[in-house]
Amino acid sequence: MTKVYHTGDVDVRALNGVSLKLYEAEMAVLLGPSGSGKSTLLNILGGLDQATSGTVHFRGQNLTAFSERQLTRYRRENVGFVFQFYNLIPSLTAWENVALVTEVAKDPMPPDEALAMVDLSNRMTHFPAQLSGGEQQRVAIARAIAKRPEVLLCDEPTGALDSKTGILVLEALTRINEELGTTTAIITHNAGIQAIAHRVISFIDGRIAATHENDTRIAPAEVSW
Ligand SMILES: Nc1ncnc2c1ncn2[C@@H]1O[C@H](COP(=O)(O)OP(=O)(O)OP(=O)(O)O)[C@@H](O)[C@H]1O
Repeated sequence: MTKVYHTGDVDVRALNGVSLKLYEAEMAVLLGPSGSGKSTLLNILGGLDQATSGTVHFRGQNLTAFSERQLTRYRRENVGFVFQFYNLIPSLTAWENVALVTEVAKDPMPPDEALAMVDLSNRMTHFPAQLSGGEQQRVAIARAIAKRPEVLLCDEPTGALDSKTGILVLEALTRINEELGTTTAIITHNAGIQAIAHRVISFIDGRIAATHENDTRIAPAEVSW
């Protein structure tokens, strides 16, 4: 796959011949310097952006041939997104932020269950301003998984967090991956996080420079920040 952004007279080749398979129920960490194309790839995998050339398949379906309507359905039913900033609605409680999504999903988990998975059963009636950064991110994760997506795409989910709260977020992601079998891709700048993954995919200049399978993984609590 390639992705070229045209801005003014300048062409930026954000992805330059990337070929990658993500396997069902795997946890993959995408590492690489700033500007190496990680977010671009994640956005294309999630149906938020389109490749310039090449194809993307999800369980045998060619996403690249999808109409806008089919893409919207794919995003809504199959993909959960988690970003560096939590994008919660400030006037809604944690429970309500999750419920907003479960109202439009086909077979959602009850918001209570999604919040319990991220260990926030005791914060359901709090508003975002009454939650720490790590807690807000866990609400965002509960919101992303409440529709039971097959794929969870996380772009710098711990980027704005200190090590202690970041570890709680990684614990939530690991638990979801193990208990729900959700295929999970995590972009990070923090090389320490790669040891929690099944597989590490390293990017340089819009290309995959290396992939590495971890024979042994460490628990999030052991990640050195
Ligand atoms: N919408 C856009 N329009 C123009 N250029 C873009 C756009 N999005 C990304 N780029 C460029 O594409 C390249 C890859 O960006 P991308 O965000 O995918 O990298 P990244 O590895 O995720 O970086 P970071 O870790 O800093 O988020 C960069 O040079 C960036 O400036």
